[in-house]
Amino acid sequence: MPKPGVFDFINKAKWDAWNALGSMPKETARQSYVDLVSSLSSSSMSSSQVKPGADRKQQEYENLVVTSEDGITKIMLNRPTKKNAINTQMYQEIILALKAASKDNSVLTVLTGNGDYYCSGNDLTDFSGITAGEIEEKVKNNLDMLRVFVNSFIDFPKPLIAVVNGPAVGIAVTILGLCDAVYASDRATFHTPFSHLGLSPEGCSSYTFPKIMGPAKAIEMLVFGKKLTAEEACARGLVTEVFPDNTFQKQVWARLKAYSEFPANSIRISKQVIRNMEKEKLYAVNAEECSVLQERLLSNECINAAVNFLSRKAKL
Ligand SMILES: CCCCC/C=C/CC(=O)SCCNC(=O)CCNC(=O)[C@H](O)C(C)(C)COP(=O)(O)OP(=O)(O)OC[C@H]1O[C@@H](n2cnc3c(N)ncnc32)[C@H](O)[C@@H]1OP(=O)(O)O
Repeated sequence: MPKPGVFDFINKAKWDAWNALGSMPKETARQSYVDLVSSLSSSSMSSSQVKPGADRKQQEYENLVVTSEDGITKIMLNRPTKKNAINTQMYQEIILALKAASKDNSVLTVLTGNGDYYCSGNDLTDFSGITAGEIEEKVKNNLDMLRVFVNSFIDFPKPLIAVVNGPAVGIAVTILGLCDAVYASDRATFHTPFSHLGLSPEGCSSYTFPKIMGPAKAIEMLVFGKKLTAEEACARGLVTEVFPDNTFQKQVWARLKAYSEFPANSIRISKQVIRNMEKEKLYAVNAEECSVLQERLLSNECINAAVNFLSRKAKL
C-alpha cells in the first residue's frame, strides 16, 4: 500500500514496521512475533518471581558474572578472593562483556565488584613465572590489550555506571573518569599508587582527572598517590554520589531501576552527544599513556615493586 501521510501516526508506524521487515516471509515474521511475545511474558513473570540478586545470567565467563534484568546489564568482577584484581583473562572478558552489552537491549550498563572490594587494580602476579627473554613481548602484548580495553570504555555507546561497592585501586579508579556516573559506598576508597609501583597513569586519567578535579588535585592522586575516601572523591567530582554502606545496594539499584525506565534512545543519544566530541582526543591520550607505561613496566622501579608484592614484603 502507499506510505500513509506523516500525520497518520498509527498507520505510518504500521507501514514502517512492515517495510522494515524487507522480504521476510510471512511465516518467519509470525514466528518472530510469537518468540518476542513469549520472551516478554516470561521476563515479566521472572521479574516478579525471581529473588533480588538471582537475575537472568548471560554468557558464562571465568572472572565475571554478567546478568541482565529490568533494562540493566550488570557486569560484576568476580575474583573476590583476590580482591577482584584484573588479570589478563579478566581484561579480555570485560572487553567482550562491554561489546555484548553495547549491542543488547539494556538501557544502562553497570560495572561492580563481588565481595568486600570493588577492585584491587591490575593483577600484580601477571608477570610472575616469565623468563627474562619473554618479558618484553609479554609487556607489549599486555599493553596492546590495555589499549583495546580502555578504548572499549571510550567507545561504549550507552550510559556506563560504576557501582563502587568497596575499595578501588589503580586502573579500577582511573577508568571511572570514562564512566558516566559513579555511585560509591561510604566504605569505598580511591587509590592510584602509580609512583609507589614505578608506574604511570593509564585509563586516560592523565587527561580526565585534571579535567574533573583540576591539575593540582589530579597530581595529588596520580603522582603522589593520595588515597581518597568516598566523600573526598565525591567532593572532587570523581564520584557522583555516596551512600551509607548498609543501604548502598538497595538505594543504588532503586535509583538505577528508575533511570532504566527512561526512553532508551534518548538516554543513549544524549550520552553520545556529551561524550563523542572528545573521542579522538581520548584515543590519542590512551595510546600515549600505553606507550609510556610500556617503558615503565620494564623499569627496575616497577620490577622491584612487583617482586616486593610477590615476596609479601609490600602491600598498599
Ligand atoms: C595490562 C597491562 C598492565 C597495566 C598496568 C596498570 C597498572 C595499574 C594498576 O592497577 S596499579 C595497582 C595495582 N594494585 C595494587 O598494587 C594492589 C596490591 N594489593 C594490595 O596491596 C593488597 O592486597 C590490598 C591492599 C589490595 C588488600 O590487602 P588485604 O590485606 O586486605 O588483602 P590481601 O593482601 O591478603 O589480599 C587477598 C588476596 O588477594 C591478592 N591480591 C590483592 N590484590 C592483588 C593484585 N592487585 N594483584 C594480585 N593479587 C592481588 C593477594 O595477593 C591475596 O592473595 P593470597 O590470598 O593468594 O595471598
